[in-house]
Amino acid sequence: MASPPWNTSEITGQLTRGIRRRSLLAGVAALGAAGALGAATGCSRVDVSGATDGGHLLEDLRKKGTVRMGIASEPPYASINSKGELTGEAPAVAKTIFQRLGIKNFEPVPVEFGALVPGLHSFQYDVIVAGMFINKARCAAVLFSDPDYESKDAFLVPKGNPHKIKDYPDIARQHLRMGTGIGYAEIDYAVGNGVKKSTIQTYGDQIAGMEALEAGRIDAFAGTALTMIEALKTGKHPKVEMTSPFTPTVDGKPQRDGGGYGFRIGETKLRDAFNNELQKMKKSGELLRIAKPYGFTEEFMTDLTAKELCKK
Ligand SMILES: CC1=N[C@H](C(=O)O)[C@@H](O)CN1
Repeated sequence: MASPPWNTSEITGQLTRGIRRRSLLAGVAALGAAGALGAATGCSRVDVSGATDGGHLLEDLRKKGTVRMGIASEPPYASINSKGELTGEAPAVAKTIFQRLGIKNFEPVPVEFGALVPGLHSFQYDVIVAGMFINKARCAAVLFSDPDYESKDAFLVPKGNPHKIKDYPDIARQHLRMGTGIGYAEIDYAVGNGVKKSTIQTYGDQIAGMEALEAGRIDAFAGTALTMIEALKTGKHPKVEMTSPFTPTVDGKPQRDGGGYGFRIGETKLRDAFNNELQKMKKSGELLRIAKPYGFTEEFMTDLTAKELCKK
């Protein structure tokens, strides 16, 4: 169960550790945007002003020695494994970078995907580490690193794919019942292709989605292709299969999706330092080496930037 998105004592703690009032106000202002994003990804642009001096979080984290990572339960991006340990591609990359920035300890804070942005702005953690797609609506509330991967979408469907679903228009045309995760970008893709929002059912994660499919409550569950591959690996849902990965199209425009790491608006010093290390890892091939054990092959590596994704 996700904890509530704000925590007064944590905010007070941040203040005494030197986070400036302006940053806090920016965080509180951003809650409106973040709340809207938590409920649905399709909010219109919101004005969120952050610290104008680049922020102090990098210094604070170095002093503290620990960075708190907001994660959602979504292998292979980030999750807590059966031993209770933080695992996944995003924490593996983020840990490497934070170590290079002088921060050696990591504390996961698991929440539902839809609670990631509100949790960031209410100081539950310092950074979103969940492979979150970068898009215009989210960039109004979150300061993103460049993406470290790109991915197509796919559906989980009942074995044999009885409705022959390949893309979102197939769902809309046949008036099918789609499921996806709370706050997922896939909600907008479905709605953008004519699926009625009121027919989309949201679940905490892919496992819950597969249960719903097997129980006949939905006809398809949408998410990233990597998520689906990983969900099926559990082998516990023999009546479910995955469709071929595809690039969603909205208003005739193909949606190339890249996911990255999210910081509070105004924390540009930390984001820039993080980005700098990420770029070096991309160039040297280290990023692919770190991501590969989690199923990220060469085709998931990306030349997209946060700047261009924030416009889409
Ligand atoms: C890694 C990920 N990306 C999509 C998103 O950012 O909305 C959703 O599919 C949820 N998970």
